[in-house]
Amino acid sequence: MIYTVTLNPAVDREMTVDTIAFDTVLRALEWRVDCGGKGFNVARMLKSLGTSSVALGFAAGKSGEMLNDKLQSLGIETEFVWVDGETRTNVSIVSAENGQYVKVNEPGPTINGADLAQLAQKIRDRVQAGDWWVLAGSLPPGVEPSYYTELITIIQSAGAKVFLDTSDEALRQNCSAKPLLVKPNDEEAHKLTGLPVNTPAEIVAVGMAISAMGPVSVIISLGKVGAVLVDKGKAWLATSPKIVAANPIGAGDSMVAGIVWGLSQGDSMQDALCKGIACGAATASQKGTSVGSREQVNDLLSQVQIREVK
Ligand SMILES: Nc1ncnc2c1ncn2[C@@H]1O[C@H](COP(=O)(O)OP(=O)(O)O)[C@@H](O)[C@H]1O
Ligand SMILES: O=P(O)(O)OC[C@H]1O[C@](O)(COP(=O)(O)O)[C@@H](O)[C@@H]1O
Repeated sequence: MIYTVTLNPAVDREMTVDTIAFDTVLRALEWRVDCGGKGFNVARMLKSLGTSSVALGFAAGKSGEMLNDKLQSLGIETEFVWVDGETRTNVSIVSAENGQYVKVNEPGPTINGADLAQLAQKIRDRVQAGDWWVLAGSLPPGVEPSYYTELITIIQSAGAKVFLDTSDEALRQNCSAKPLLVKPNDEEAHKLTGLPVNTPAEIVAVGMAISAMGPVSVIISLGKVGAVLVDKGKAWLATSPKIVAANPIGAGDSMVAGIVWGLSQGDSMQDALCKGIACGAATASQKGTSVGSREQVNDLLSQVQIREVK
């Protein structure tokens, strides 16, 4: 079974304006509200691929209920710890003129010690050898980076595999817990290592540096360019198919879904990465944080290319 853990889910509200400008009132031409949060996006992409998963995490208030209803209406099993306050809303303002955007993520509700213990127990109750666990997203107030370490230890000690898709301090402190995979984008990888990320050779060097911090495999996603994989001291560059881009938000989460989908079917990391690229590209061609369809993914997969970088 595949599980996703989202400590800080989000409602994603997107407004499209003509042009982004400051010190003036912008009028939305279009607006939409999506079920977001990194792990929940992974669960939605997996569903679109025809694969079941269980979504765990913290949820709060009316927004939390809305996310729960949405996931369940898609046929995704949920198991949340309900906390005080309100699940956050993240706002994106997108320019119709050139696709540039401004995105503001709220911090989310404060989680207390009892909530943390409850979620850890739910994970202990479910985890079994051979399962795949995606731990994804930022930490809400009250949650220290070491909480991810605790969860990774629970899951790995039971013989299950962990994908960690997070950023900043939570990523820095948990590489040493040796998750099977981390997937920063180029900006996150730069923040983590302080190294430049301007050329494929630089990205490979950054991947090697992150690999030395502990994860078994490292994938650095590069938006429309594709991604670099570093695995056991070797590196591969996978190029993304050309699409008409609509909204890149959630592409990384779809990529993670495609990778876990491939690996859970017995793919090599290279083949799984190609599936991840196709899923990321499919989602980037959708408006808002809608995910790509399986048909689209199959079509794009035939255009993904991967080669070893020596
Ligand atoms: N405009 C695009 N064209 C083609 N593929 C894309 C595009 N944007 C994203 N992707 C695909 O989705 C993957 C993840 O996107 P990226 O923006 O790097 O992740 P994140 O959302 O985590 O920042 C990329 O590696 C790429 O394969
Ligand atoms: O947990 P974080 O890092 O604040 O990110 C949450 C946001 O990331 C998203 O999951 C999109 O992530 P990606 O663009 O990295 O795939 C949004 O749905 C959500 O608003």
